Amino acid sequence: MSGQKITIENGKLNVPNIPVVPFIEGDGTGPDIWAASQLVFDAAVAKAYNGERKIEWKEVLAGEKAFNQTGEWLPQETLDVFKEYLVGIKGPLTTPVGGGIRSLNVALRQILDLYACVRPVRYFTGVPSPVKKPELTDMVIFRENTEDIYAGIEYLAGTEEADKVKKFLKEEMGVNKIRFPESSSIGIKPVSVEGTERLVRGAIEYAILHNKPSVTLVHKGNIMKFTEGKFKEWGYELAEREYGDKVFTWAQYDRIAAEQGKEAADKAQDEALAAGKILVKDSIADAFLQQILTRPAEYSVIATLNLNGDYISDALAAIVGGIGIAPGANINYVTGHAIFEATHGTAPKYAGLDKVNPGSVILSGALMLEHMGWQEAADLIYKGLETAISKKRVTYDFERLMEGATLLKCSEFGQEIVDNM
Ligand SMILES: NC(=O)C1=CN([C@@H]2O[C@H](COP(=O)(O)OP(=O)(O)OC[C@H]3O[C@@H](n4cnc5c(N)ncnc54)[C@H](OP(=O)(O)O)[C@@H]3O)[C@@H](O)[C@H]2O)C=CC1
Ligand SMILES: O=C(O)CCC(=O)C(=O)O
Ligand SMILES: [Mg+2]
Repeated sequence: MSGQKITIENGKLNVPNIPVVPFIEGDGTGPDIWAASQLVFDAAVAKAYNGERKIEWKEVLAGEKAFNQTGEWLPQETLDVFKEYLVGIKGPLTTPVGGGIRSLNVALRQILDLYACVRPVRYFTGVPSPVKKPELTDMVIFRENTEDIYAGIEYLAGTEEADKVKKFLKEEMGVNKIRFPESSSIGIKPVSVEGTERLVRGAIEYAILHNKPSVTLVHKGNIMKFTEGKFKEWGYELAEREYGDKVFTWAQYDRIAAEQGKEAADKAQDEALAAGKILVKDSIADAFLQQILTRPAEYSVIATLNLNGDYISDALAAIVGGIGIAPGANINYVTGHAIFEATHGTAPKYAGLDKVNPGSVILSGALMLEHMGWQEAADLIYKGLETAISKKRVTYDFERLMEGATLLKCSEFGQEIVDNM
């Protein structure tokens, strides 16, 4: 039998026994990682369902491979296939710094409107970590994926466009505090009510579904008041309006404290939490980045803007053992479109060496299998990975920090996971 499409009906995925799943191999270390990952996915699915289910992989092109074969970095056909087949997975794609093409990763998220970048951060026993108690870190980042300064609306210093924007700011908006107006590039930071609400909704839904104690809105709203500050406010408003019976917010706390005093607010919060409500709170981004090191147990689901989410993702990944095992998903919960991908990039200095840790893409694939409802296959991947780590048979990134470990290549680590399923 040949493969069929995954479809969505009333917000629920229909997954056939042989779904067609598009994949992008990726640039740099992408091909090494993909080879190891596909081996693991196929073995897990075959073992979990005794051959009754199978993924039919469909390669689509993006990045250097696409450019070399088609002259385009992100061919329309690739976008069409992701649109048609709903659920896909990708390796990392290179983005040059300072000039050249804009990020293909960001373009995919924007074009398919994959508004939630969901990156779970958990500790796997035995992974070498720079902190004393990495097991206290158990968070899921919901990073807004389509807005913010990350949208790439920028004008280069010295161009007519930049001069035009600066002229407008100066003459029509009365802006007089650009320090070096002649030589400034300008970037624009759009943050909307809709963009904020759908992201925060996704985070709260996740917290409800997975019994999480809190959702923290992370922002720099003291400085960027109408963008990051409004993200916080709109987030609280959405939480109270749509999930009033399921959450207690710090905005509520502040109102009660202002009207009835701090004691009453403490009591209201204690009662709400005792009744199983989710605490929706917020943290200013700089303080948050120190608290994930000093008080990680206080945070669970994190909802934040695009750039903050990018920084937080790598910082949290480091705490639980590094970017080699940091998975993620880009999801539109309304259309059902989803592309799973690692948090890390192409690690170009290791390209073609069969060296890096394929764990991030492998765990991204496990998230994809969970998303498809194939939990048994995902669980086999977790088991294989955990056992490989407990045997200290790992790639260079872990091996260099572990005592008595055996160094495996990227491909060997994939096989090790399969052998331990
Ligand atoms: N979603 C995407 O496709 C992303 C793409 N990128 C792009 O990737 C390119 C390279 O970016 P860069 O900033 O160097 O970040 P990378 O994440 O590619 O690499 C930074 C460092 O992280 C470690 N690392 C990365 N991947 C792995 C892995 N699989 N296993 C073990 N360690 C790993 C390595 O550390 P060490 O040196 O200590 O061994 C590496 O030098 C850029 O063009 C960037 O734009 C970046 C992020 C996401
Ligand atoms: O698109 C890129 O090149 C980088 C993106 C990135 O770092 C991320 O999404 O985490
Ligand atoms: Mg990043």
